[in-house]
Amino acid sequence: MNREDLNLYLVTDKELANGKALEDIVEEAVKGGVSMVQIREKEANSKDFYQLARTVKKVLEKYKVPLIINDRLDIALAVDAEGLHIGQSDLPYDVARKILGPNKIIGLSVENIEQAKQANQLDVDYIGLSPVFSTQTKNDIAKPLELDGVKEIMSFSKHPAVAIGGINSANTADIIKAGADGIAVVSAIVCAKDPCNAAKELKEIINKSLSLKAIDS
Ligand SMILES: Cc1ncc(COP(=O)(O)OP(=O)(O)O)c(N)n1
Ligand SMILES: Cc1nc(C(=O)O)sc1CCOP(=O)(O)O
Ligand SMILES: [Mg+2]
Repeated sequence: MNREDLNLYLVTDKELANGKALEDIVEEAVKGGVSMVQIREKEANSKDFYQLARTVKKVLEKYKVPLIINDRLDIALAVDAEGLHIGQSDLPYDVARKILGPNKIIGLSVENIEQAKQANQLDVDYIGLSPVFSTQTKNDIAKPLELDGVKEIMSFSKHPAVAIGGINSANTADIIKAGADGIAVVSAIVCAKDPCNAAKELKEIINKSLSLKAIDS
């Protein structure tokens, strides 16, 4: 995985797609600059999840954008996804790595400083800073890290990191400035009238913020 793959990370939620085909939203978003896609479908049964993942994988292959599966190691294996995202209550990292092997991407959510320190002991490919702000999209979120939490974790984490939760065009620049490598969004793209334009707008802010960070360092 390249660090840049985390710049603009789309996480799906079919429930929020307003009847639009998720694969169409994904393709439009990728055209607008999305660099990684996670299929996260909490309500889908195994068959629907698998079929959606296969369909989205075909789209992403055209653009060489990595596909990550949320929670479900079996689906990641079944569709030969590029990776798996796990949280603190999901399958343990070591088990996932043993089964997926060294070449797949594994992302791990960290919800506080202690978990970020523990993640430094693991060879995860990236961490998800969960959540940076509060959000309506997920019910069971931890206490938001806010920008200070992002700054603190990025001061010692050895892993690339993507922030998630309540992110939109108004707060993206601050998150990149705080040290994250990128942002992961659901509603800012899935609920947008024009997912391509929504992604473009976010990507421009990210690129600008990353250039400013490079000049400062
Ligand atoms: C990029 C990214 N970061 C964090 C999460 C949250 O994962 P988790 O804590 O396992 O919660 P669920 O998404 O499974 O509800 C994520 N999915 N992606
Ligand atoms: C999938 C997910 N995980 C979170 C976490 O904190 O672990 S917050 C979240 C949903 C993010 O949606 P939105 O971009 O619409 O706020
Ligand atoms: Mg999970």
